[in-house]
Amino acid sequence: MLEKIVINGGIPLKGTIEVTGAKNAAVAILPATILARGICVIENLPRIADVLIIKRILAEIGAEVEFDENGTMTVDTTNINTSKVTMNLVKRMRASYYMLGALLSRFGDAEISLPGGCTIGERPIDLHIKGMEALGANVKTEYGRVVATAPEGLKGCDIYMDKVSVGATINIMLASVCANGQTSIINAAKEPHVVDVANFLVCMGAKIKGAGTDVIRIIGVEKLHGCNYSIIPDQIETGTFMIAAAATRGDVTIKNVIPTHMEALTAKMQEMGVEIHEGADFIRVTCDKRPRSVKINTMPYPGFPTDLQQPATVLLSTAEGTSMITETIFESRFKHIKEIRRMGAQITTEDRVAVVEGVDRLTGAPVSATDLRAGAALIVAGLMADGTTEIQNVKYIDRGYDHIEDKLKKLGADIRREEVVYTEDEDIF
Ligand SMILES: CC(=O)N[C@H]1[C@@H](OP(=O)(O)OP(=O)(O)OC[C@H]2O[C@@H](n3ccc(=O)[nH]c3=O)[C@H](O)[C@@H]2O)O[C@H](CO)[C@@H](O)[C@@H]1O
Ligand SMILES: C=C(OP(=O)(O)O)C(=O)O
Repeated sequence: MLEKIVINGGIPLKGTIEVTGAKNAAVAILPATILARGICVIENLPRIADVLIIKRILAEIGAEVEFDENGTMTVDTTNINTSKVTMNLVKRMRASYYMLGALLSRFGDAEISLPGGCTIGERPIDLHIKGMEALGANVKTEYGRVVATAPEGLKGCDIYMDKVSVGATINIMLASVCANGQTSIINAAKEPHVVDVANFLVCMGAKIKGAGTDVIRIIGVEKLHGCNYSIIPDQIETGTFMIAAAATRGDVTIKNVIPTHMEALTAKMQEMGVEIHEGADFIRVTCDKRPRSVKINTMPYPGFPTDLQQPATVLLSTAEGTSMITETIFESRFKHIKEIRRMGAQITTEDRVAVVEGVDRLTGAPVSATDLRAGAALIVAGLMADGTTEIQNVKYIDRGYDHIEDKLKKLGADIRREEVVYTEDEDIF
């Protein structure tokens, strides 16, 4: 069923909500359970499409999986009986690339379809492949599949990453935890989800030091075992709610968060004049006036996250003055701008730079999500705009946000989901 989100905007968000577990940690930790050859109990998982897809992939290759209403998944990977993951599901998400590292590590070979995910740039996986090759695997890409074999087993080595890559850092960790000897990942990604995956692997018996710094050292162990683990809160969901609170000139307390993960956004929002109050596990955001314009450059952690650039553009669309946003990570991550221009935003783009001339207000319009965070940005735009906004392509938003309408309704938003029904003149096929 095709769905749209309908928002009657202009209501300041007020109240308290909780964020769920991090998508980008969950989608790596679930494939990592393959290495346990036993039972893992993973808590605080978000109920989002990407998690449900990985659950199905795990079940298709022989794992026994149960996902309960409280966000706890029990995964028994004892009887996984194939190292091939080539079903169509794989192409529906980016993180299916983690199956490569996990299956190669467990079976000494792996075959996966090339991953999908948000179309925000080229997104090659050359660094993942180079990493597997450095560990001793032969890797071929043909017919839309990556085929890796390591008949002699994987051997630890030093791997220097040309670019900081979240996916390649985690995939190399997965491949090397049971390799023979020591692996060092130099110029590693430092995102909170990289650290969370390392902590999970350590819980399963891996020897990993330095996750969260530029150099991660891994000493291969013979085998890992099952464990119980709780996923960290979602940094990007937290950031989206922080931005929505300020964009609607509201007062929102976001609970179950790790405030240190939010420092880049918190600092930028304070520079905009937004009030932010932090406790041990909550952040309160208050804003009663137009924010000030700022400059944002997206950067790997601890820099400003590219995943929050799109919602932040919307917040700045009604700031006082001219803001400049430079997207340094993904070359096509400005697709949301065409849509928010329909709502009255004054933004020009050239290559990787967007210049945002703050306007007094946005007005509701029919718009369409082109990717996950573009969808989140349009929800923020709809919440702050006068009048009604209808957002098509909700499937992208469902990839990464758990019960987003329910959480926003709790904060007073007028938001609902409806089936898309085409009128006769729209229904041309
Ligand atoms: C499932 C997941 O965790 N997704 C996140 C992950 O994506 P993902 O793991 O795809 O992002 P990377 O950190 O790998 O990408 C960073 C940059 O490196 C490039 N690159 C990456 C790998 C490679 O082999 N070759 C290469 O050139 C990419 O095109 C991009 O320009 O990190 C991104 C950057 O924080 C986030 O936006 C995504 O939400
Ligand atoms: C780009 C994202 O996701 P993915 O890498 O899974 O496409 C995201 O979470 O913003």
